Amino acid sequence: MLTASAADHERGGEPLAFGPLWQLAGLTRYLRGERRAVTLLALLIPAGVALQLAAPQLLRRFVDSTLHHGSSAALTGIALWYLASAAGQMAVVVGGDAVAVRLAWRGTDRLRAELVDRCLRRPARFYQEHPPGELVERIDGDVTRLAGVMSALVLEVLAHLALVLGVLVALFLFDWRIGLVFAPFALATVVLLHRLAGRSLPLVTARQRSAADLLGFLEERLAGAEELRVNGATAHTLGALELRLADLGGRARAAARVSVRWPATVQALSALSVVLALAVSVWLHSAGRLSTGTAFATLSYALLLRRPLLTLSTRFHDLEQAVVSAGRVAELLGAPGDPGTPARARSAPLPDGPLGVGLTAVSFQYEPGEPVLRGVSLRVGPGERVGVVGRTGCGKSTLVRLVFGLQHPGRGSVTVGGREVGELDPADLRARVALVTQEVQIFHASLRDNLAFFDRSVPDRRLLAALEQAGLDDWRRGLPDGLDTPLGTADGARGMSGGQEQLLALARVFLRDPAVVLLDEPTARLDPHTEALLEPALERLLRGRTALVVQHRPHTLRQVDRIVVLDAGRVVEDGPRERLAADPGSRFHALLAPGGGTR
Ligand SMILES: Nc1ncnc2c1ncn2[C@@H]1O[C@H](COP(=O)(O)OP(=O)(O)OP(=O)(O)O)[C@@H](O)[C@H]1O
Repeated sequence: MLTASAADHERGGEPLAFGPLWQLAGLTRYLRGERRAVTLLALLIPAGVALQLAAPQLLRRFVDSTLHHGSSAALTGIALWYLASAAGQMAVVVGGDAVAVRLAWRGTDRLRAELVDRCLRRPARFYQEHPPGELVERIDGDVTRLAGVMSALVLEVLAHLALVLGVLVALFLFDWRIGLVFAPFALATVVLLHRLAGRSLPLVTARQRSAADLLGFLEERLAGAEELRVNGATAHTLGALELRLADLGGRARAAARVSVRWPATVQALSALSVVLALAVSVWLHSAGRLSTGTAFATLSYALLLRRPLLTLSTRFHDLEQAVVSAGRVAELLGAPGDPGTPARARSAPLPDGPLGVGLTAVSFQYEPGEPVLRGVSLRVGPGERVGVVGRTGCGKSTLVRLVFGLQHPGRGSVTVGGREVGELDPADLRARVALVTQEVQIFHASLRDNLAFFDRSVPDRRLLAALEQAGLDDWRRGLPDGLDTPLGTADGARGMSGGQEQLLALARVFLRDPAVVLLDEPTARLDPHTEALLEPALERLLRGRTALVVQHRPHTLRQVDRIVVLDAGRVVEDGPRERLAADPGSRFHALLAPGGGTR
């Protein structure tokens, strides 16, 4: 399992432990189920390494046979073996690449699916902290970078490690002194490159964070383009964009300054290895301890040692980005899940029929922040309709979110049908409790899918009945393809007015036929005329159901029997709507006065 390690990446200057590389290696768990391809790779990698190691041995025998006047048949035989080993290497490289790329894409597709699945289970707070643009960059950008190196990881890194070990063994077998010179050299190389990676990774992390921040910013501002333009905030947006671009540019330059040292270091190290091989071979050869063929082979192995280093240096930029991406992906996988699915034991399912709602001494605060609800107690009987009013920021929406299980109380208990909300199966809760807010998400999909949330088993009869109950029957009859008409904002899709969108949200609730309805200012963005059009549908929706209705404009709360007034997170008034409205001394009466709801 990957673990979050962004903090590791942020550690400035000091060389990194192998943590990020392990995270990258941890991604191989997404290759489960690819046994045949993995086995094929497991055979191809050692085969390729063996063929590479064989070539200098053949060279050695060829040179020594030539110098010792070997038969031309023997020389031809060695030459043919050499050609065969070269052809074999080519076949292994091409075949191995094809298998590794396929594996990498299959693995990263699984990773993408898991990331999307995890994101869909996150609480609302997660989406406030991570705008869609940033999530898209992580789910697509980071994972694509990982796919780019996963093949390198599987094929190149493993093959190169085996090659380096094989070369060291072969050199030791030639002469222990050659082996003794190269072993510390190989070790020093690994340590040096590791230190270099340790310096550059925090800088690359910072650059990628800045890039994701820029994407998030662009996504938010482009989504709100209309509002920015109408309210004259375009210039400010451009200014903020300039600051972000400057930040990204600075971080990219800092990362590039360190990254550029890598290829230079590798070139210097590989040149040094060739010089070392030459020096040791000449010395041993002149002392009569090494045949000319073995000296050639030693040089050949030294040149072979350059290959992993040079490949790593050309792939370093990708590898560097991939290590950082692996950290960011791990962060996303490790983010806390939906608090609606705690590990506590689940209670029995909700009983059939009408359900009551209860809050007992509930206190709640967002992190970080002041307490929003302070010791709120409230009983809503089955079938009772309660309006929740109070000034801006007094905690009305928070109360409703607690009943819907989107937040969990710091203290006290919230129950639906007598069961603790936090202990209910979220699917059970969602089936019996519906929340309608002013935000209605219309998907680029058919009316049918928008209504039933892609559940194709719902019969048309029920869909049509829900549309009729919501008052959308006439609108639906006017659609060119009825329930199959595409909705949304894309080309060819049917656009909807704000009022129609809200009615569609109500139709979704009619379809589910819940016992409890939570309305959080569903009409707040509508003009009074459109709001009036919605009223009959709202009235039908609340009939016979338990309801909590949050309303900023208390005079529109005609459907409720009882009013609860909140002030600074406390219940300060609770009574029948008619009585409170008629009582000039009541808080509700004061809120009904012109401007009272917004003071
Ligand atoms: N996700 C959040 N993170 C931190 N603080 C929050 C969050 N949501 C709301 N708050 C704060 O909690 C307090 C209560 O917010 P809430 O939305 O419940 O009030 P409200 O009575 O519904 O307000 P309004 O009538 O304006 O919709 C406010 O001070 C708000 O700033």
